Amino acid sequence: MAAANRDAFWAPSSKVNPDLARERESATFDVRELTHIIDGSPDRTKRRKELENLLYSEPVFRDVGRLSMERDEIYEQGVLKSIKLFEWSRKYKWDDDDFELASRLANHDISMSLQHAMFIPAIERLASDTQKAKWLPRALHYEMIGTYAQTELGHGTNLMELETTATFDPERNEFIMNSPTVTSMKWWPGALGKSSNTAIVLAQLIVKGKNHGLHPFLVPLRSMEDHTPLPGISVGDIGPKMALNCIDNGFLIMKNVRIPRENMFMKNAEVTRDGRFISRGVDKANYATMVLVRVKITRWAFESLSDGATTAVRYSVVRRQSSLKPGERELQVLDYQSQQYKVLPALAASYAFLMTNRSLHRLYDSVHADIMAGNTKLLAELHCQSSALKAYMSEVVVQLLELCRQACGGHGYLASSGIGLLCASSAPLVTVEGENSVLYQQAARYLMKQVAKAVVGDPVASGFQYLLTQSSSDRPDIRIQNLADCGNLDTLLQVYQRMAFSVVTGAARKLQMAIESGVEQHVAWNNNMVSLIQAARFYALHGIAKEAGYFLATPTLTPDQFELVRAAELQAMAKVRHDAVPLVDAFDLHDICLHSALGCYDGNVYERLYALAQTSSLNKTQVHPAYYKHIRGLVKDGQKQLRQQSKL
Ligand SMILES: CCCCCCCCCCCCCC(=O)SCCNC(=O)CCNC(=O)[C@H](O)C(C)(C)COP(=O)(O)OP(=O)(O)OC[C@H]1O[C@@H](n2cnc3c(N)ncnc32)[C@H](O)[C@@H]1OP(=O)(O)O
Ligand SMILES: Cc1cc2nc3c(=O)[nH]c(=O)nc-3n(C[C@H](O)[C@H](O)[C@H](O)COP(=O)(O)OP(=O)(O)OC[C@H]3O[C@@H](n4cnc5c(N)ncnc54)[C@H](O)[C@@H]3O)c2cc1C
Repeated sequence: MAAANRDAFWAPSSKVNPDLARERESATFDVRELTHIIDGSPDRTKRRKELENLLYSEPVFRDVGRLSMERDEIYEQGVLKSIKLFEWSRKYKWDDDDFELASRLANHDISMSLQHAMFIPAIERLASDTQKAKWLPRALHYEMIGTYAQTELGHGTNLMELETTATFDPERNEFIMNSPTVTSMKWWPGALGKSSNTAIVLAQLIVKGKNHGLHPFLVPLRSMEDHTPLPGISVGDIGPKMALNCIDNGFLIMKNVRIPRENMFMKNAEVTRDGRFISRGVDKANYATMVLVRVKITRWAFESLSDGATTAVRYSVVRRQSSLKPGERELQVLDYQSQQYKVLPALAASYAFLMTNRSLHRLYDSVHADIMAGNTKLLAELHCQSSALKAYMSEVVVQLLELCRQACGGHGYLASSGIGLLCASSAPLVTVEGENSVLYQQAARYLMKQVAKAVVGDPVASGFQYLLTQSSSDRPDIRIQNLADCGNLDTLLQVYQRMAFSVVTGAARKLQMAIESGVEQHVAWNNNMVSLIQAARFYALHGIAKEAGYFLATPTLTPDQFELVRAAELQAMAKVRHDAVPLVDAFDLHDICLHSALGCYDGNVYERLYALAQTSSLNKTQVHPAYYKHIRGLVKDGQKQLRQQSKL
């Protein structure tokens, strides 16, 4: 789309859809005040606006063309956006919050997103002080452009079976990096294919023939002069994906690549000059970067879901379709209860996920500070919480975004709705940084340990006190006798704790019985995996309604109480429906960030759909070249055959 049209496209229109305007006039709260809470404070709102002005004054961030771009163009645009952010970050000395916020405003359409998402954090967490002094300036000044290369073609989940090797050569005081098999090539790391010149490579450390397990190594990939791959390095892009195609996820094969001994990350372990292996701190400390990204993913879950909810809610009040009574005006589709049931859970979950991410981030910050000071006592609890919440929130986001897309009817299937791309971009969150089934089991493993402690009356971790309170014989009955009780958060918390207690201890009992019957531990675990994963999953009324089975099959709710919860859920939806537009307006998403013809602030959906249709590459010419090449011949033949038939 030409620059002028593009600017016109994004300019907020003074003409606001009347239905949307009316919804805003009837807000029952101060939207701006809620925006400050969502941003974290009025200052953070102000900061966000400053960054919006900075980014959206740059043509590359305003582009509407991305809907019909070739992959190379998408990648190059993503590189350009990365470099803009890097230059501003260096020039204005952004902190991590500013960089994360700017990436979000750019829709994470950043080819080299791993630089700040993993490469720099890994150096900060896994390098010795000497190595940090050497490598951090080179990473922060973007001489080193990096990735985090752990996953291989043959293994992503099971880190113990990763095959890349780093063999110590005492003669030359070096490590020799190798990809010994086709399945050992690194596969998937972001920005590995074409952008990065350096990688953090996770490899099995071999010293004097002994394997000392998985350790991180800094491996130069490409010349700092002309970006050509260094000797022994074969690297490239793994091909187009469902979305996130600005990122050059790549492959890496190493054949006898030599790196200095000092290139092994040495905060948690080292190999001395004379070939002695020394381990320091907990061996899982090298997994620290993955925990950080799992926490980030809970933030991305909120961002994606609030985008989807904003588009679906605004479109659902603009779209009028069918009438309840013949002859009456067509209804705003959000007035259909079924539409509320599709769209409002995404709105509710957005707010719940925002608060959950904040709480998890506080836990992360405090435990990370402890770990940096050598105290790893809470690492296991952080691992459990980050694993369970990353898995649960990414799973729910994928489900609810698809419902938001469905709620937008045919137009939700257009790229210009933005919501299809949102579904496709969020889809990998259930896989990256630990596939969900695997992470749920990590949480379940920790839960089973807490149950074992609770059973013998030992103290349990802070988040699991319900295992003690709910097990006591004098625990109070669940007080749900009317609709008002269903709005009492303490009561709902008690319902969840009661159900969780039953499901978690039930899973533990099944596991224990299997083991006592003589089944081996790992077989028993696999045979009870679904129960264990369920034990690791669970939000308020909608969560109860959606998971009815677990609340009714355990001594938690009676059928009458469950019916009250269902009625309260529908009543709550009708209430939320009244404020649905102000609640999504409070996310205060700039139209460029939302990138959706259906979700734009002014609600002029039809004009924008039509304007974006003009950008379709098929509309470059009135008659497409395919007519002259193929269709014309078909029509002429048809005419000829009809003439011949008419003579018969
Ligand atoms: C829409 C917005 C889009 C935004 C952009 C999108 C970009 C997308 C890209 C984003 C970038 C994507 C980038 C990427 O994708 S990077 C690649 C991510 N890969 C993974 O996450 C691999 C997943 N696998 C594992 O983590 C391990 O293999 C597991 C955990 C499965 C097993 O582990 P392991 O094989 O060792 O065996 P074990 O289970 O006996 O565990 C042994 C003990 O260790 C403890 N333990 C385990 N792990 C941790 C831990 N982390 N911190 C602390 N402790 C931990 C554990 O509790 C146990 O403790 P205990 O019970 O013995 O006491
Ligand atoms: C968009 C994207 C970006 C990525 N970026 C990076 C990156 O920057 N760096 C990097 O190192 N990696 C990256 N990855 C790789 C990602 O971390 C892996 O895909 C992920 O860890 C899962 O591993 P896998 O794909 O090998 O699946 P596998 O581990 O082979 O699992 C396949 C399926 O088997 C089942 N399964 C496997 N193990 C178990 C189990 N123990 N219990 C029950 N079920 C199980 C699950 O259903 C799982 O989905 C990225 C992936 C994607 C999609």
